[in-house]
Amino acid sequence: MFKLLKYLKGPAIFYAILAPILMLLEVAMDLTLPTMLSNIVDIGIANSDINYVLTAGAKMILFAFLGLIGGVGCSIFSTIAAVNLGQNLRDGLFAKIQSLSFLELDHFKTSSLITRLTNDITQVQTMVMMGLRILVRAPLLCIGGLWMAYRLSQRLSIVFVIMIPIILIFVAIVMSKSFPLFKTMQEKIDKVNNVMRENLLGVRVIKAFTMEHKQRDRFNEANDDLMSQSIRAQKIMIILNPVVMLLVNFSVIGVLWYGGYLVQDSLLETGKIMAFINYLTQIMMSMMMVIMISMNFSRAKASADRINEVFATNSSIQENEKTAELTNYDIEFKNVSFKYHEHSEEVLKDISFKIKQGNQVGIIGGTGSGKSSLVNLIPRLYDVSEGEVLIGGQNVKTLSLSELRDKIGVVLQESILFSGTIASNFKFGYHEATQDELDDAAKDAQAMEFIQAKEDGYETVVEQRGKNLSGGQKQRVSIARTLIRDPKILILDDSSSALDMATESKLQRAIKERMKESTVIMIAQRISAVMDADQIIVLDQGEISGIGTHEELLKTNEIYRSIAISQLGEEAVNHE
Ligand SMILES: Nc1ncnc2c1ncn2[C@@H]1O[C@H](COP(=O)(O)OP(=O)(O)OP(=O)(O)O)[C@@H](O)[C@H]1O
Repeated sequence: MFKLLKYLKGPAIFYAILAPILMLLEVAMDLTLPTMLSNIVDIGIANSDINYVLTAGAKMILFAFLGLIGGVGCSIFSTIAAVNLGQNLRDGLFAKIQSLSFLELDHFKTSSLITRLTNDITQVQTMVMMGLRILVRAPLLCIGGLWMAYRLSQRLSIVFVIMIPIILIFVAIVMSKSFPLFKTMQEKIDKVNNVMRENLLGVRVIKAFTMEHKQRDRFNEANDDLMSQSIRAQKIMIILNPVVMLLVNFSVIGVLWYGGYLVQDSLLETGKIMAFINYLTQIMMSMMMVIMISMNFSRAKASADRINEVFATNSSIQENEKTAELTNYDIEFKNVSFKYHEHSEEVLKDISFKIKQGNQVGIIGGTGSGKSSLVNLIPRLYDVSEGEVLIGGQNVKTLSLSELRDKIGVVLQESILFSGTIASNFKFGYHEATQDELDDAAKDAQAMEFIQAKEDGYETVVEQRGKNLSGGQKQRVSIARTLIRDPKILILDDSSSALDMATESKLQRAIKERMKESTVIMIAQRISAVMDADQIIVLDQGEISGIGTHEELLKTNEIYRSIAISQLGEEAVNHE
């Protein structure tokens, strides 16, 4: 938790120091006022000295006003400091998440990262705000109050000797029971967020399958779980307040009863009893505040741990100092094996092949055969588990990551667009693109026709994740977004699957023409999409089953042949 305080930056550090100082002023005034009141009673009223009463009364008003300034100032500055901390934490965490590789992002799950960025940071922020006020106020008020009360009457202070241990034991029991419950509450919030996110993203599928009831039940289950956990934690907390209040009231009775005897014996004045009760209430209240803040602390600590966990995670894919200029874009896989997790099965096994710069290569294979996993290794979206991926003869791990990714354009299987316009999505990776470059990319990606058909053309609004565009339109915008950067290596991961055959073949021709100098790797389910490639790699359960041209593979590779027969028909295949 304290590690996160380094995110207090700039003037916020000054405010974080100023807030407790102002709180000191408020506490000092709060501690002085009861004694002044007791003096008014014991000196002013007892001696019928109206001047004393008026002067002391005026002083009390002034002190109360100073206390007010201290209190309000502390609230303002602690709020600014805490909000600033929250903002910096969000910035830092967001930047950290951006720096993580696919592997770590898979590990943390999106919904959990959202909870950490929002709810967890808010918990820490609230804790810091409370800490700057209450953590300063409560102990000072407690110790100061005890001291002032002791100075007023040592005899009456016996009440504290009896009551404080009783309260402390009671509070320790309550806290030890509720701390773990508050900790698990945060995990339950994660779960609710997870179900909520999955439901909101998959709302169309849910409606299409009329699964609303089932999903509502799932959400209710997670929500009820969170509620019962909260109730369990709060139930214990609920008894805390009335019991401590009861103990305070017993103490007040004790003070009045014992103080009464002392007054009778002229060992104490009446005003001092009043002041003593004031201090007693302040002490008990400050103890309550410490208890409440400790509860929040346990929750905030759980949140801080979750935030720190992300900060402590380093991307498994590290940026390297550039060793040499990339001038050649031949690709080579040398005995590459890959698994997603240390203990999971290999999804790619001993893969070796070469692709010459400027060649067009198709990758084909059954679903789950490892096609996407294989191409993801080229721009280091994941790192190989064994073997090497070389570009221009150099291991990709030794190249500058930004340069590597700058030179490789990947159109992922899932077309993810950003809210904005069609133009802003085209320019996502190349802000300086001119209108001519936009037009060229749109034409080559076969997107021009549908863009022109839209009333606002390039300025057509794209909603979050492109949900106001059709699957094929989204795919074409994603392709254009990559083409516009003219990458040296273009990877298309089954990214034209939603296009009709005629449009797909136009796209192929356009890409061939545009990317003459570049290497194009195209994953496809349809054989028609890869049959003209210079080389086709057939993957089967993570292994290379064959490499060659369409004609060669038809003769030599059984898997390829059977895919070709199932898609093109036996007659067409035999004819070739
Ligand atoms: N992020 C991931 N974490 C763990 N396992 C994964 C991950 N992505 C894919 N896999 C597993 O790796 C294997 C290969 O998946 P991959 O996506 O590379 O296949 P594919 O040939 O591209 O499939 P498809 O044609 O259906 O897209 C599958 O068994 C899949 O379950």
